[in-house]
Parts: sequence; structure tokens; C-alpha cells
Amino acid sequence: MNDSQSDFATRAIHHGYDPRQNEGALTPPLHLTSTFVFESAEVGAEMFAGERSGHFYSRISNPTNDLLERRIASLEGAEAGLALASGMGAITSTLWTLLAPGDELIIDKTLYGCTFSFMQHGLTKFGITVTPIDMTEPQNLKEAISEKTRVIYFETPANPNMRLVDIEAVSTIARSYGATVVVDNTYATPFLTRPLEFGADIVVHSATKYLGGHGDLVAGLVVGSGEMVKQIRLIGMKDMTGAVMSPFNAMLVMRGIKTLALRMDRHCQSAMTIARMLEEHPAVPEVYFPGLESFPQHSLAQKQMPGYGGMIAFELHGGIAAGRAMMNRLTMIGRAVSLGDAETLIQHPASMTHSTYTPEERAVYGISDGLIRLSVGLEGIDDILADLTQALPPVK
Ligand SMILES: C/C=C(/N=C/c1c(COP(=O)(O)O)cnc(C)c1O)C(=O)O
Repeated sequence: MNDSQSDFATRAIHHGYDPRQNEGALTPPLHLTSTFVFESAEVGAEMFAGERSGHFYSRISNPTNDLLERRIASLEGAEAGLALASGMGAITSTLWTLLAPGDELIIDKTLYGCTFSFMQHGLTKFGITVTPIDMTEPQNLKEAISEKTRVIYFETPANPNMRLVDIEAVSTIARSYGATVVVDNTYATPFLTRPLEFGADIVVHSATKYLGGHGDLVAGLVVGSGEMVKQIRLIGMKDMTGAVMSPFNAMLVMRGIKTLALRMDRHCQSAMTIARMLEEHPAVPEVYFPGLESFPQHSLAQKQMPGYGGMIAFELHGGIAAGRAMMNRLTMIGRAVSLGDAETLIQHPASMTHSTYTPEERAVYGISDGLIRLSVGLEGIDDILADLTQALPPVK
């Protein structure tokens, strides 16, 4: 962990909270309240009119959520943050706020399955043009972008095949057209990548994953400029989706974030070791991990990610039949969707998280039928290696 990451670790624990302002309590209070009492009818009216700051209903804001929002904004280097019920809540609340009929949304061709489905089968029903491109080549964006383009959206690394997008290059092109760049930073987390530093406008997270980090909640987060986040809170979240995070989950996400630096360090170390083992294994023809020198975008990874994360995608000889047999032989590693947990998890995107893509779409969008996704957890590395090795086809 270098100096800036050390500062990151400190802010992840302390930012925005002073025990001396809270009866000395080491940990922040949990405001399990739906509503707030006004000191007078006039004050209530002023709050609804936006003439007075403060909390008046937990679908709009809550003091516990407020602290999480300020903390994640600090970690991402943003002016403001917003806590939502899920990653999809963060994504949909943001895009419903930014887009209107007649607008164009340009997306990278590889996205989490439900994100892809919301865009291709949801937004398009409301007169929004959705244009998937291979965003790993910024030239493709130059050719696709137009005055109708309002939003550019991508994940880096992308779920599930690990493709990286050059945030700086894409943001430079987008800015010349006045388009807003939204980056889903779930895989990398702000410990490894802070997209706003490369010119992006908004970051969304499934906080269900690495930020919560313990497989015990579903949550989402958005960060960006103060004005942008205010619009997403008051239009997208309050009125259009209602996708509000419970204060209890906000408390759990803040507890997860306290150890994010430590956990990401371990996820990165273990994933690097496992990726190298897989690369050497004769039953594994393809491994996709940004930290491998053989990774096509390894130099971009070095620019954007000082550590390479905990996610690996790979193929087996024998395709999905061999993949399923291998997954079924595992004894410690869990056959489950989601990612970023203490527990190592494995799944088959084509039939699970990305089954919303048609087979034809999967072929175009780089999600092969044989692809397997591994979320490397925090167990002892020898135990993870042992489980994988005994489950992989025997070396002849
Ligand atoms: C089962 C869920 C998986 N993913 C979700 C996800 C979401 C959506 O996040 P909520 O699940 O709504 O918190 C948003 N953005 C990214 C990059 C994601 O991976 C999964 O892949 O295994």
C-alpha cells in the first residue's frame, strides 16, 4: 500500500465522522427513521420548498446514508455521493435522470447482464437510442458519437470478460460533444481506479460487491458533481425509481468500506497468483486477467489500475461441459453469482449473469459459452489453489 493508498485507508475509516460530535460514540449512529419532525409548520414548508436544508423524509435523505455518501465521494474524489438500494437502482436512477426521448446512449458492448437488459429492452421502449460499440478502441467512439449523444456508459474492467476501456481517451472525445461519461467502477473500486481523475463525470457502483464486501447486502452508490448528484437524488431516485438504500445497509456498507484497502490488497495478490496458475495449466487455453503480461490491454491496466483486482475469467478445453464438470467438483469455492465477497465464488456467465443476452448477442459482445468467471476471495491462497487444482481436469 503506497502513501496515497494509506491516506485512502484512513479516509475510508474516518472521513466525515467525529465521535466528539456524537456523544463520543466510536461508530456513527444508525438513524432507523422514515421521517423527521418539523419544529414548526413553516419550517416544514421551507424544507419542501428547498429553502431550508435538512432531512424530512428518508426516501430523499437520511443522516446515516448522508455519511456514507460523503465518505464514498471522498474516496472517489467527487463533490457528492448518493446511496441507493442496489447497483441497478444506482444505474437506472442515473440514466432516467440524464436521458429523454430522442437522446442517444452509447455503451460498451460488454456490460453486466441486467444493465445491458435495462438499456436494450428498457430505455429503448421510451424513445432512447442505445448504440453498443467496442469502446476498447476510442476510434469507434469518434465514429459513433454525434450531437444526439447524451451519455457514454461503460464498465472497466467489464463484467465478465475483463475488457478495459481507456477512461481518459473516451472522456476526451465525449467532452468535445458535451456528452456525460458514466463509469461503472464496481470491479476496480476507488482503491484501484478513480474514473473522475481520468475525466469521467459520474461513477456508479454495485456496493453489493467489493464495497460491502461480505455478501450480506444489496446496495448501490453514485458519485459526481454536487449538482449532478442532486438531480439524480431528487428526480431519478425520489420520483422515478424510489430505489432508496436502507440506513441499516448504509451502516453495513460503511463497515465494509473500512477494510476495503486491506481486502483489495489481498484480492489482488491472490488473483495474481491464481491467474498465473491458470495460465500455466494445460486444460486452460484462455485466461483473462489485467495483471498478466499476456493480457491484450496489460499496458492500459498498468496506467489505470495500480493493482489488477480480484476478478478472473477463463476458458477450459472442452467448453462449457468441461466448465460445468469442473465447477461441480469444487468443494470450498461457491457456485454462485455476485462477486467481491470474502468467499471465493465461481459462475458461468452465459447461462447465469449474462443469460439476458441472446446467444447471437453473446457471440457479438464477447461472452463465449465456455467462459467461466471467478471472484477470488480472502481465504488462504493455498486453500483456493488446492480447490481449483483438484477440480480442474487432471494434467495428463
Ligand atoms: C448478480 C449480480 C452481479 N452483478 C451485478 C452488477 C450490477 C448490479 O448490481 P446489483 O446486483 O443491483 O447490486 C451493476 N454493475 C456491475 C458491474 C455488476 O456486476 C454479478 O455479476 O454477479
